[in-house]
Amino acid sequence: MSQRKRVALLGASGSIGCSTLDVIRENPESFVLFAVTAHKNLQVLAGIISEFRPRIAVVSDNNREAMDAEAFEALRRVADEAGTDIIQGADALDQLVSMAEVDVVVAGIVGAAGLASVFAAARHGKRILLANKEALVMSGAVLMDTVLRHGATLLPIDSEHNAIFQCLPDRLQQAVACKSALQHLPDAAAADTLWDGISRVHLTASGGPFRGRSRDSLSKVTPEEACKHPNWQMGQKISIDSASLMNKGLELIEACWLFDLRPKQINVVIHPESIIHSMVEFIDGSVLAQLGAPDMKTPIASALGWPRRIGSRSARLDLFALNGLHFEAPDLVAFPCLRLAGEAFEAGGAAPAVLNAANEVAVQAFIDGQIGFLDISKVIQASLDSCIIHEASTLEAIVEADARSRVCAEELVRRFS
Ligand SMILES: NC(=O)C1=CN([C@@H]2O[C@H](COP(=O)(O)OP(=O)(O)OC[C@H]3O[C@@H](n4cnc5c(N)ncnc54)[C@H](OP(=O)(O)O)[C@@H]3O)[C@@H](O)[C@H]2O)C=CC1
Ligand SMILES: CC(=O)[C@@H](O)[C@H](O)COP(=O)(O)O
Ligand SMILES: [Mn+2]
Repeated sequence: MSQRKRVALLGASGSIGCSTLDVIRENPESFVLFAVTAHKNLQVLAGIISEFRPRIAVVSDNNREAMDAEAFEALRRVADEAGTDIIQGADALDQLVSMAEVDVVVAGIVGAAGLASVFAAARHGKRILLANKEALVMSGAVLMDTVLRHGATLLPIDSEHNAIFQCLPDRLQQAVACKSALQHLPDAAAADTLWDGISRVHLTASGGPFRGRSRDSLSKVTPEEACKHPNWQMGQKISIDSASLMNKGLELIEACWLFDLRPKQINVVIHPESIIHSMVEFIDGSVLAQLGAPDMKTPIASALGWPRRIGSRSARLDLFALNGLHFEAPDLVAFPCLRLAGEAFEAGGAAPAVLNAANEVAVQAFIDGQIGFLDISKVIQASLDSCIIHEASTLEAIVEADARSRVCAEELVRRFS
């Protein structure tokens, strides 16, 4: 019988999807692509089906009227030929990750749309490779509890969090990935000192395409300019989040939940080269860092193989070609989103879900030309101020807070536009 791990790749048509496919392509003896999902991009999905012949493909968008009928027919033909079952609708995502045949779930859907499937995977005790940071930001405590109760394994593939994870001693890696092992460690956050002699974490940020610019100079920047990330090729939403530093804000919250930290234990440092992907500092003054060329195939391969190492065709680091490594403090006046995220985490309850939903609405409105770049943080701030922040101790409460925040943020967008 095959010992290959069967992978369900959520968001296969996106940037994380593309990097994951390449790692699987390089390791056919260890992994088989069991299932893939896409939302609107049927052409890319057809190409993936034709190459990998997965057992199942989900098209999560079920708005038949808006769908390109010809592209759907072409997809069906390719799927028939490959022996792939096509299932349509968002509910199919949850069914898919719950299947007994699935060993590994790569959560590469963007935004809150990925929340339910991450939970379904956790409830079924799967090994989850988490790229979808929004799911964790929205639901931190509830998701961590679900992972713990159902014996799931949660491995970060966001490059910074994967770097921090790689810098941890083996025993802590086990505790972070399999939350059940955490119970045997002291409550580090409460004790104000971190596990195993760790004193703090340095979370690196590129600074995005607008690093060094004043707030006033950003009033007229376009979505195209905001998407020109200096180092990474990524989807549109995360690229704009990087430009506003909201990506780092989301990552601050992500790190707090993954590694059981408080924001004050995390030093956000701008590192424009994106070569050091984050660092862990110990009480004896040692600082361990994970370095690599900015290429998501590296963290994805590291998590797919964990605790082993597997190969990938990621770009290699040429130390002699580097023009120095630089570090500076973030400018929280020009980029208030990072501050807003830290405050939302400290406020607790549904505040991070409100922050995330408002950001998603504001970023989409910026892409659609309804509001300016500087309005993104204004919509988020006003949403946090005007939304009543409830407790969020269940998935249902989080989903409700997300929905309310969207209504509130959409109203604010109308006022700003
Ligand atoms: N790209 C990167 O290097 C990194 C990304 N991440 C995180 O990974 C996630 C994915 O990012 P990225 O790959 O860049 O994004 P992309 O925009 O490139 O891809 C997003 C994927 O999600 C699918 N999708 C979009 N909307 C929905 C929906 N409503 N329901 C179901 N599926 C949907 C898309 O389908 P379709 O295209 O078919 O419409 C696509 O497959 C984000 O949370 C991001 O923050 C984290 C670290 C690095
Ligand atoms: C590749 C990755 O993990 C992204 O989150 C990336 O780090 C974004 O870069 P910024 O540091 O500019 O937000
Ligand atoms: Mn990242």
